Amino acid sequence: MIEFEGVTKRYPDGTVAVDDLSLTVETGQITVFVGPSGCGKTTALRMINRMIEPTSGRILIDGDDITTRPEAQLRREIGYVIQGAGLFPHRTVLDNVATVPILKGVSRRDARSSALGLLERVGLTADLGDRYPAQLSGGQQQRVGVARALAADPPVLLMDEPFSAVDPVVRDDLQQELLRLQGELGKTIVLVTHDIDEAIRLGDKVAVLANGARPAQFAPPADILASPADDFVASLVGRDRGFRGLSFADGNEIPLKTIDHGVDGLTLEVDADGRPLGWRGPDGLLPTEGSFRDGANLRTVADLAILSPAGAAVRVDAEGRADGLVLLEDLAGNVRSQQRERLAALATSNSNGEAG
Ligand SMILES: Nc1ncnc2c1ncn2[C@@H]1O[C@H](COP(=O)(O)OP(=O)(O)OP(=O)(O)O)[C@@H](O)[C@H]1O
Repeated sequence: MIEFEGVTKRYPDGTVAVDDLSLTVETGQITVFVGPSGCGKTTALRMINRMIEPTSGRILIDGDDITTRPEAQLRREIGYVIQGAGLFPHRTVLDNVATVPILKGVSRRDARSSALGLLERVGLTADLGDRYPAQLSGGQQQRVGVARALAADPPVLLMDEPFSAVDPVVRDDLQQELLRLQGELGKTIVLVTHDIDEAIRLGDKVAVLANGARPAQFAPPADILASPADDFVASLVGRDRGFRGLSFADGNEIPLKTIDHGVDGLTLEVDADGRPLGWRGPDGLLPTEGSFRDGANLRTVADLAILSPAGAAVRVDAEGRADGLVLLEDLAGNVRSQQRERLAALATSNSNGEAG
């Protein structure tokens, strides 16, 4: 757990970058600081590993004031990933990743062999280990940056705009990879971004920060989408928040129709193994436009139902056999009741004074 207690940072020129910030980052979760340029995100982040010292207030990690720990020890316990990866240009990829373990006393041989394992973990092939950073793509460099931060196996990982220097496709890939890794590792991650979509996708909790790193809202992304705390948050979240919020709703709660349920003169045709082939009707065979599996979110299911010529999303089992249909008209009632439950829960926690 990382606690900011009334933390203020005033730079020598008088700029108050962080103004009396109090906030708790939970262990084993991804907490995202998001907000407009200059609102104080990076300053708040860098105070956690003492790259920047607060003017007043304190930061505690697992109950200990960080100023009581030697800076060098603190930095070893806290991984740090920055935009553009910040790799050592004159060291090979493998040596970049192995550097901190070697500094910590691990033998060169062992450090390099675990570095190889880490490269694989972040989705890179071992043959890239002998290259220099300039010989990699931006996305690959970023992956090396993550591998390097993980090499010391720190319980805490700070990530400052880690994916903003890469194109949207690579960015999507890296975000997915981070979520996968986090599923295995369960680190305490604080990630800074100015991109609300990235915040919503990655954060277990998102702190929407206004100038002076003042938290306008600090809540799980689904709550921010369902009920922005004020106009500032609403404008940052932007349009389509209802639709985007469906990503956090369970797609398995909707009643399934059996696959022989005809819709508007269309029936689902399957092959000998039961895999969907398309919708058979007067115009021949029309495409199903994909299918979903157990665990899909409501956004995926709704998207499939909208795209389907029958207005029905096809569910398949682990072997790809069609085992049910979700009709567009059945979605509406489910969306309505999930939203009502969410808002009622938020209203209750607000009236208990728990919401931030
Ligand atoms: N060394 C410094 N001296 C004076 N002012 C600074 C210094 N570093 C940052 N600032 C100011 O503090 C405020 C917060 O900066 P910070 O870098 O923390 O914001 P940010 O939210 O991370 O911004 P961005 O998204 O643009 O990186 C800004 O007004 C910035 O100009």
